[in-house]
Amino acid sequence: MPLLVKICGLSTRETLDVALEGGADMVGFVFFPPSPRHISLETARELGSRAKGRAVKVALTVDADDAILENIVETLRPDILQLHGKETTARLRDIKAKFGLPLMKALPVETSADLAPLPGYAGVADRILFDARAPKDATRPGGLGAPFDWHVLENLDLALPYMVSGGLNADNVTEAVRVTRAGGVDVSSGVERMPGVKDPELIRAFIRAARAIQPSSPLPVHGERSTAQRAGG
Ligand SMILES: O=C(O)c1ccccc1N[C@@H]1O[C@H](COP(=O)(O)O)[C@@H](O)[C@H]1O
Repeated sequence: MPLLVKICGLSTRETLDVALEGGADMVGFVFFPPSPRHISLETARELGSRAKGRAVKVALTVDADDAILENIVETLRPDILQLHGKETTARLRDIKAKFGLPLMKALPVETSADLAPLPGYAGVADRILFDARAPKDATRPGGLGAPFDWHVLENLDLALPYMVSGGLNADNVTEAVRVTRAGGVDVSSGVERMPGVKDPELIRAFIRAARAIQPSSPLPVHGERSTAQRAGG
């Protein structure tokens, strides 16, 4: 299976179309008011119907309660929920039972100690997103355009699909995948001309760069690409 490419923080029809036409596998929509990429439910309804069936629709939330999630699910009709806050494994179970959608749990990474919660999340999440740990005084837990030390994931053995994010762009995505052996990549700031303002050319360049990535050697054990690679001998 090829590398999954997610373009996150889309908020206009025009840039959503660029991502879809460029071949993004996943398109992300941010529901977090302090973010410059936050969208209203009205916009979510419009962009959600535009993306339907063309890419996996991802709703990004941060410690959202059930009422907020209900509104998002009703308007965007997401295919997967990205939980980017401090949601516990118990909360993930709750959300799964209530909304019946696949869950992608974002895990903030700075050092290898940050991987300690993985076994718990692996029992309930469908996918893990490794993102750079935000500074303590940050106004949001992600979308800051800062990478983490990818070598923290170098020897990861995870029985779940995982993606990498945090400060990715067309110039560094190849190296990020080489080091982490992630099955997918996620970008927001790296395809923007300023926070919250997506740049069509940068979106196209990122997707092109990600599509050009050759499978790494040695073969990954657990990214989305591993099954196909093993099947292909
Ligand atoms: O994009 C945001 O504003 C945001 C807000 C709150 C939580 C996460 C957010 N973004 C996600 O963070 C990662 C990395 O983004 P970047 O490429 O470093 O800007 C990605 O998953 C974004 O979707």
